[in-house]
Amino acid sequence: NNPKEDILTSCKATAMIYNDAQKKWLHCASNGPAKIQLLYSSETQTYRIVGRQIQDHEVVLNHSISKGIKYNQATPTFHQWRDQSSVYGLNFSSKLDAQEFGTTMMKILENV
Ligand SMILES: CC(=O)N[C@@H](Cc1ccccc1Cl)C(=O)N1CCC[C@]12C=C[C@@H]1CC[C@@H](C(=O)N[C@@H]3C(=O)N4[C@@H](C=C[C@H]3C)CC[C@H]4C(=O)O)N1C2=O
Repeated sequence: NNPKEDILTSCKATAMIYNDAQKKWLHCASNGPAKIQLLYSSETQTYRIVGRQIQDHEVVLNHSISKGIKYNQATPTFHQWRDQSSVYGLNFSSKLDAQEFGTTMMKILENV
């Protein structure tokens, strides 16, 4: 963990990635939910999303949040976004987590 990164929000969700060829969602990892964090680096003035499996700390999501990201709050507990190459989804454990995450993500997308 880069010490200069601020944790903007942290929640529990299952990270998913859409397989366009098979037209289906795949879990980024096999075992359960991950801790998903939105981080801000004051050093580089960039934001990123990081997801680590709660069970074994495996990193399942780790990418910068750039201007081009399109974010969609598809349901009260499932949000998805696409960048140039992939489509990701988060199945949140609670509507509150989803709301908090979505609000933070929308604020970030106004600033990148
Ligand atoms: C213009 C654009 O990019 N549109 C994208 C969406 C988008 C819009 C705007 C900005 C960014 C993005 Cl990303 C699009 O439509 N996409 C992105 C890839 C997939 C999809 C295309 C088709 C399928 C049809 C069904 C639907 C879907 O996946 N719904 C979910 C669902 O079936 N599941 C997930 C949960 C709940 C549901 C909500 C959990 C697991 C599975 C399940 O419930 O078992 N789809 C999509 O969302």
